[in-house]
Amino acid sequence: MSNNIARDSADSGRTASKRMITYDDVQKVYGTDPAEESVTALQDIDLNIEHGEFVSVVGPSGCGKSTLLHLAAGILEPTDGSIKINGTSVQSTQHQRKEVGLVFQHPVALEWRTVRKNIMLPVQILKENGAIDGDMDEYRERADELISLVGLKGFGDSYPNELSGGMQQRVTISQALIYNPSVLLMDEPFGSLDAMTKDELNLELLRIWRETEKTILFITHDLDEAVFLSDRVVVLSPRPGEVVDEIEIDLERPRNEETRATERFVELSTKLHQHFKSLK
Ligand SMILES: Nc1ncnc2c1ncn2[C@@H]1O[C@H](COP(=O)(O)OP(=O)(O)OP(=O)(O)O)[C@@H](O)[C@H]1O
Repeated sequence: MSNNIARDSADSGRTASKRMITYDDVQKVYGTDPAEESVTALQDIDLNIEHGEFVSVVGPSGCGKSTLLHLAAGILEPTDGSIKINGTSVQSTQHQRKEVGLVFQHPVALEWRTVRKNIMLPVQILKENGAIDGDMDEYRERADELISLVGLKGFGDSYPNELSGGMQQRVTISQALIYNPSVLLMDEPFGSLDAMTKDELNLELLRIWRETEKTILFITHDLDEAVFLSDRVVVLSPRPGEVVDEIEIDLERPRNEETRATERFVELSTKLHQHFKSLK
């Protein structure tokens, strides 16, 4: 690829091992006001995610997975400890919001804007907040590259209601990539899709990850999805969430439809399912 996306990837180089996301002794308590009942969502979280790594987080419902992700996004503040992205504390004024792209379960496309204009939306918001400067034409060009990258060629002028759920989620992924963040934080991005669309988008996400060399922190309830996608699966305990296991996923890459049928996939998936059962 001779476009900006490929150039950005070539510059970043996955081989150089570098900490991209660091949780250092993090605790998160909701309701710290003495008048409220407090909930300790997370405690003693020490976790390092390397540059270019794909890490999934799984754990029982309510164990603090989304909280973990929202802390890295800077949407929530830790009660204790610190979270760094690329060496800079997420709470500090030096932290650049554009380092991080967010993808949630439900598409966030505005129905009155075309696909292209929806992809440009985060740039417009960050520009108005003064968080980015520079040439909007560069981003328009990038929006067109992303439309191709995520498989939406020919749909740039379509409106969200003309797209399937899976296609809308492709728009959301493009929105998250528009300002070329180093990190993608994804909270159950395919959780509301049917099984076939989910499998298809899993493959697409792996291709996009390979081509753009982002660091991905991925939350899911689906243990097989976690095994299929990840370099490493982090298991949280029931609330208060603590890291109780980290499973290296040594399946060959690139992964494809056949990967799920391999002996190693079945072994890893069984191990994770058994581990999960023992948590309850
Ligand atoms: N704003 C809040 N105020 C009080 N408690 C909260 C708040 N947000 C989350 N919690 C509680 O913190 C705990 C962790 O929530 P979180 O959403 O991070 O878990 P989760 O693992 O993502 O859940 P799920 O798997 O059901 O999506 C839960 O018990 C939840 O009820």
